[in-house]
Amino acid sequence: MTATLEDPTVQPAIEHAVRLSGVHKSFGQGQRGVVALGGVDLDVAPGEFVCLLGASGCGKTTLLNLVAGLDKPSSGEIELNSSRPAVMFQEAALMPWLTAAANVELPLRLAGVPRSARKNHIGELLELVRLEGVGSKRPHELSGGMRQRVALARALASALHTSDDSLPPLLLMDEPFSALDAITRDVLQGELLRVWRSTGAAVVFVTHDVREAVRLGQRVVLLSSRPGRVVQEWQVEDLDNADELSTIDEINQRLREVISSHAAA
Ligand SMILES: Nc1ncnc2c1ncn2[C@@H]1O[C@H](COP(=O)(O)OP(=O)(O)OP(=O)(O)O)[C@@H](O)[C@H]1O
Repeated sequence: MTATLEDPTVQPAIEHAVRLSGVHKSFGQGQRGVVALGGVDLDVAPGEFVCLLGASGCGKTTLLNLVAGLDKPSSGEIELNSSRPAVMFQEAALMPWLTAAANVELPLRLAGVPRSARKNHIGELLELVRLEGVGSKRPHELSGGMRQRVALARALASALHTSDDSLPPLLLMDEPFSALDAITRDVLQGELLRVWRSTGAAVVFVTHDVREAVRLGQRVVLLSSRPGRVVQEWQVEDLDNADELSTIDEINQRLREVISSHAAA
């Protein structure tokens, strides 16, 4: 029998992991109020890697917080078709009294995942971020790069193993490598791409760094200066070297224009 659109057992394909439509966000009111986001429209497909670029203060973190459900938009819609979004920040924000393994385990515990499944997931995740053998160490015994690997494993635990498996995982990353030295950052960017390919998670990655955005993303989205809204997008997957360099130049130029238009306003 051929399934038809009317057949209630046929699940429609999920077109977006997250969709923002006309999202505004203001903080406070009157003269001292701040309009952080001024009507953001953005779709992220399941498994897509999107980098968000914009001037300092244009509302990138605000946007991630709204998608994460940590705050509510003043108006507009945010539609999620994903597992509960997992967030990774600039600082690893690990619990200092817990071992690396226990930090990764935390979201699983909170979600009520049974002990035996937790053990399996922790082993797999520590291996995925290449931290086998350091599960028993506490954060202060680890380097900055290792701490961010633990934070990545913890975010993956949350994205992959704490909710309905049929929904696509979504990872929100707020400048996760910006506090690291250049060599560690370069290694972790490569690791993140490997992890992204092997997990199929959709990623929204905030950065100030155009090179990082073009290296990591399939799509780069530029926000205007405050109030933030999408001004331009670039498909940046599979560029050859020459195209990658010219795209980086073009985005840098556009970013400078966005910043100077704000300064002149
Ligand atoms: N809780 C809050 N209360 C009041 N104002 C806020 C709050 N959160 C953010 N803002 C303001 O909203 C604007 C956007 O802030 P946000 O942190 O989202 O920008 P950003 O693009 O992430 O900046 P950066 O790149 O410097 O991290 C800023 O002017 C900020 O001061």
